[in-house]
Amino acid sequence: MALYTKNVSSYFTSSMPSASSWFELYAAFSTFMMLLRTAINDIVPLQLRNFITTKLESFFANFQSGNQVSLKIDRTWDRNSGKNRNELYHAAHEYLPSRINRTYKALKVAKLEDCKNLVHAVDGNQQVVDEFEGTNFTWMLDERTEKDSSKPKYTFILSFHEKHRDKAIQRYIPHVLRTYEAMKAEQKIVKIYSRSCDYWEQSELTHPATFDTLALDPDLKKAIIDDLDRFLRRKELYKRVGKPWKRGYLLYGPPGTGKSSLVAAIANYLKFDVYDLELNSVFSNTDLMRAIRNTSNRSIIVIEDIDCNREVQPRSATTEDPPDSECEKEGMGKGKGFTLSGLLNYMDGLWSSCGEERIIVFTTNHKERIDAALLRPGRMDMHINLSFLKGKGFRVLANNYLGVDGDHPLFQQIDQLLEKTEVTPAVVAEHLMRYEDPDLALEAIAKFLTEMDGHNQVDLQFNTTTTTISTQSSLAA
Ligand SMILES: Nc1ncnc2c1ncn2[C@@H]1O[C@H](COP(=O)(O)OP(=O)(O)OP(=O)(O)O)[C@@H](O)[C@H]1O
Repeated sequence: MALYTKNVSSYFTSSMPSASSWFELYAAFSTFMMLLRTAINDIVPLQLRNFITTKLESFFANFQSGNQVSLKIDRTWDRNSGKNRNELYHAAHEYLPSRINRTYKALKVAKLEDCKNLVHAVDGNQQVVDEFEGTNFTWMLDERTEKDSSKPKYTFILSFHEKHRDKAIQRYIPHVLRTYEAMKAEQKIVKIYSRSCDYWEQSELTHPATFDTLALDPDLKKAIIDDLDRFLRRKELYKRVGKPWKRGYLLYGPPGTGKSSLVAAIANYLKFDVYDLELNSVFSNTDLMRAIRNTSNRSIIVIEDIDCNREVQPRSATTEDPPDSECEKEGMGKGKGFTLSGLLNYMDGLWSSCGEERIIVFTTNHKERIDAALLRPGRMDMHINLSFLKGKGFRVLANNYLGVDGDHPLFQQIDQLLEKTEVTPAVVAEHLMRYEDPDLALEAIAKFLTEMDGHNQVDLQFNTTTTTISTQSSLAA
């Protein structure tokens, strides 16, 4: 302090303070502030310091509120064609809990049956302050229920000083979106969405299929993986040639040959979410557009059993057919319906209107019944035939179910029998499940195939106790 007093007095007594006097004054002041800060940290408890800081911040914020700018980020975005998923809302929802700082007071936490990890979300009406490049961005989740609806409406309000408008739009919001994408990739939790009314309801994709566990011809497997890798690598090329960055696969083959398992394997390989679109839940072309537009990037849209969805009848409510679902009650069933060929003709429009990094998959047990418009060159990029089990695929099942990794004396006989019979991987897998001993299991398979060969017929229901494999829930399994 003596030094400080001396310097201050010398400053006032001399008419022209020298540069060294200024420097000494600055050094003395810095030392004093450091000592003061250390003393405060030692004496004042952390909670009290945080409390004072928060109060000071909100006190000054009150003075500045006239200069505050607010952005409203609704869960959906209204377009002429209906409500579209707002990716920024979902990004904020995931990003904010990871940015808890001292002004954050409450967090909603839950453990859901179908999720491995805890899920958390920002609690309504709590402020979350996120510091980015030295600027505070304040978030608030607003929850309100409108008069004519029973469901609450959620909106994020993002506020900041008006002088940071450019920074918010050009750097901060892109940073939130980028972080969200990186978090999704890092968490590696693949989600499956199914449609409920006009919302997609999510749960975790627990289907364990991977390319390693799929009983497929190795060349076909490699061709699919190469195609997926090429697709991911080619973002710039798609842009350059003016094509939407999307890929379409048609999976066809008898029931139980692994179409749903292949979709799950692709999702687990790419870490893409799956949107399981049942056309029976779609009411009109507009509704279909809305459903597809509300899917996120890096996703797979699956339309299963496309041949069974030949025609979706108009769903206008009649007295014989009163609206029974929430959707119909809300007036969504008043569309004119659509035909499959209408859907297919619509495909090109869908491609170009639903964002990027999408894969669309149609599955069918009867390729021959599919509208020629879907099979037309250029519509689906790859037609993948999933067929009956052969020797190489059987090796994968033997490894999956019995742990037989190398060779086995019965393999040669089984290979020959598989060449002559038409049996699906699902049937063989079901058979293998019944045994623990690999030798007994392989003997039983050889016997079963010999009998099939003797009857020279496809016998998918070879045993009445065989579990029926549900195609409805096959993806979510
Ligand atoms: N190629 C395969 N590789 C490994 N397992 C398979 C394969 N195909 C079928 N399975 C087994 O059979 C079950 C049913 O297969 P999956 O549902 O994938 O067949 P699908 O072709 O989609 O049938 P559907 O046409 O009836 O929907 C799977 O859960 C899996 O256990």
